[in-house]
Amino acid sequence: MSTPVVELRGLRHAYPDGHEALRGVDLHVHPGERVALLGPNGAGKTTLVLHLNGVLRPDSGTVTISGLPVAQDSLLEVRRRVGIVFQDPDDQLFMPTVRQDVAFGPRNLGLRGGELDARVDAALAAVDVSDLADRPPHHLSFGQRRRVAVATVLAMEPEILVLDEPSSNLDPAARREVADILRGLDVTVLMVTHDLPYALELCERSVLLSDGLVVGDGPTADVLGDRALMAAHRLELPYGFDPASVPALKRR
Ligand SMILES: Nc1ncnc2c1ncn2[C@@H]1O[C@H](COP(=O)(O)OP(=O)(O)OP(=O)(O)O)[C@@H](O)[C@H]1O
Repeated sequence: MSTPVVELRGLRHAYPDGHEALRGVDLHVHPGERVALLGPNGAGKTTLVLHLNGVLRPDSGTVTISGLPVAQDSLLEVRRRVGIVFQDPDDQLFMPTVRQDVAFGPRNLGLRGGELDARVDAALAAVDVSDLADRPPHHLSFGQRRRVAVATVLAMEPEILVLDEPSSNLDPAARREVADILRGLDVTVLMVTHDLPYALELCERSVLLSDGLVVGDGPTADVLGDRALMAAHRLELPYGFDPASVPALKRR
């Protein structure tokens, strides 16, 4: 089998106040998978994500990205491989124009001239914002800024796109547009979300984290359809929503 893009083994992390947010997490994400990371508030999802690019370091256990152990001397390469799109696009956009924001990362990698332009154009096109290239990001709608934030990460050609609540604060049309874009990308995805229908629409697999441990892992429809598991970990589907009513996603 191919090398996992993400390989977590026995990952434990306690914050300085002693709270153990991750208590021995094992997780593999394989190339081409789209995986939803679900769990109630405080489950440890953000803590897990922050280990993927080395912002947090394990107390014990290992984090490996496409075969490369996350360590002090691998951080630059790890951060190129792991593209994180934060919940608030304004955490990611700070240049005078969209094009400059999307060029920022690849320019830091040393790209220049036609190669840089091609990288930026491809990232803008992938999220359908080419027409916004010369606009200041702060003049854009929230939905447009979220797409530009995705473009800034795609421009790094990451091996995995990690999305923190990609559907939050979007109106129904923007929510659908972002889903269409994500479905069309040819990249491995790990998506943290409380939006369970969105997980079902986009991710063939879901991992359920609760109190610092993986307590469920399987096809999203099965995880969401397991009423006892859902209830035990304070996850609730929207009223009347039936996971079985959504056609199963095929693995790419
Ligand atoms: N800087 C910190 N210091 C101490 N405890 C923290 C810190 N950050 C998070 N925690 C605790 O670690 C646990 C996991 O938090 P984390 O933010 O990873 O959960 P989460 O699953 O992302 O939650 P949410 O869905 O609410 O965003 C929680 O109990 C939280 O209170």
